Formats: sequence, C-alpha cells, structure tokens
Amino acid sequence: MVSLEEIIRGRRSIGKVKNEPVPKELIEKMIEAAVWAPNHFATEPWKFVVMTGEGRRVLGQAYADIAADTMQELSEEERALRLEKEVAKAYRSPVVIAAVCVPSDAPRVDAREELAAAHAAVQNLLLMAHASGLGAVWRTGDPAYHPKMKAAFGLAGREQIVGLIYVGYPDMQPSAGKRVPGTEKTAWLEG
Ligand SMILES: Cc1cc2nc3c(=O)[nH]c(=O)nc-3n(C[C@H](O)[C@H](O)[C@H](O)COP(=O)(O)O)c2cc1C
Repeated sequence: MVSLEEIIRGRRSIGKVKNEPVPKELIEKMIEAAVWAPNHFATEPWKFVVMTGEGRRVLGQAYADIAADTMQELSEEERALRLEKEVAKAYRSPVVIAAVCVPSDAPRVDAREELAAAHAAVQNLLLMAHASGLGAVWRTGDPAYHPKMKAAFGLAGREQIVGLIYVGYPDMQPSAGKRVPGTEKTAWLEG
C-alpha cells in the first residue's frame, strides 16, 4: 500500500500522456476525491466539465477564438495554421477536466475562500489521478481566465475556471521533484 506521503511527494505534473482512453470510473474517482476538499460554510463551490473525444472541441475552439483576436497581422495561411495549433492544444490528452469555482452568494461567504476551496479540490483531483496510475497537469494561462473561455463553458456571473486538468496515462518520465524543505518555510511561535 502506497502511503499518503509517497502519493503527495510522488505526484508530478505530467504534460505528455498516451492517446489511450481512460476508464470513466477513474475520472469519477478523481472528481469524488475533489469534492471532499475542505470548504468554508459548506458551500461546495465547484463543478467539473469532463471532456473526451470530440467533447474537447469546445475547449480547442475557445483557445482558437481567443488567439484569433491577436492575429490581425498574420497572412490567411499563417492564421489558419495558428488556429489549427490552438485547437490541437485541447487534444493533448484523452481527457481534459475543466475545474470551475462556483462561488456562493450566501451572506458571510468570502469569494477568496471559495477560490481557495476550489483550488484544494484540484489538488485532491491531481492526487487521486496519481494514486490511480494516471498522469495529469493543471494548466491555466490567460486563456483559462478569458471571457470567451467562460462563455464557451456557459459559465455565469462569478463562476470561473480555476484549472484545465489534462489527464491520461503517462508517456514521460518526469524529473525528480524538488522543494525547499518545509522546515525552512516554517516559523514556530512556541510558549
Ligand atoms: C494554478 C496553477 C496553474 C498552473 N498552470 C500551468 C500551466 O498553464 N502550464 C503548465 O505546464 N503547468 C502549469 N501548472 C503546473 C506547475 O507548473 C507545476 O505544478 C510546477 O512546475 C511544479 O511541478 P510539479 O507539479 O511536477 O510538482 C500550474 C500549477 C498551478 C498550481
């Protein structure tokens, strides 16, 4: 049995995965882990959009639509090539999960904490992916926060994407993880 510590320390961002389908049960297990993240006032401020196959076109088209706004100087040919590359980004893994923060409007709820909870949910998702033998990477970048991306997923109001999680069976050997030890990041205030 792999320990929790090994799972946490062994998880790496896996940007290159095989073009092999991932069983639905494993994706559901990841999302089930995600929804057990801590959240203040029990708002459960998240939802997930799982894209596979041609379902990924929604994301690819959004990448292309966003990039199209910056292509005024390109020739028709260059433009077509670039747009194709943008669409292809969504196809880098067999499964892409858009993790969305759905902040509660309830009184006393702090929007910062809603985001914090959604981010914690993504970490759970990543850890369960790793524990299930899958590789995953949490991607964002400007397009993830673009109004056109929100529109592509039909997000309303203060809903926002907090991560595009690319998932599949690993097709790379990640380099060893490296972190400054926790002891060097800690101040103890003791009596
Ligand atoms: C909020 C957030 C956004 C991220 N966005 C990207 C991204 O757009 N592209 C990418 O390759 N990695 C992205 N990452 C992954 C980090 O680059 C990665 O976690 C970091 O390099 C540490 O490597 P590790 O995950 O293997 O420990 C993101 C991570 C977080 C927490």
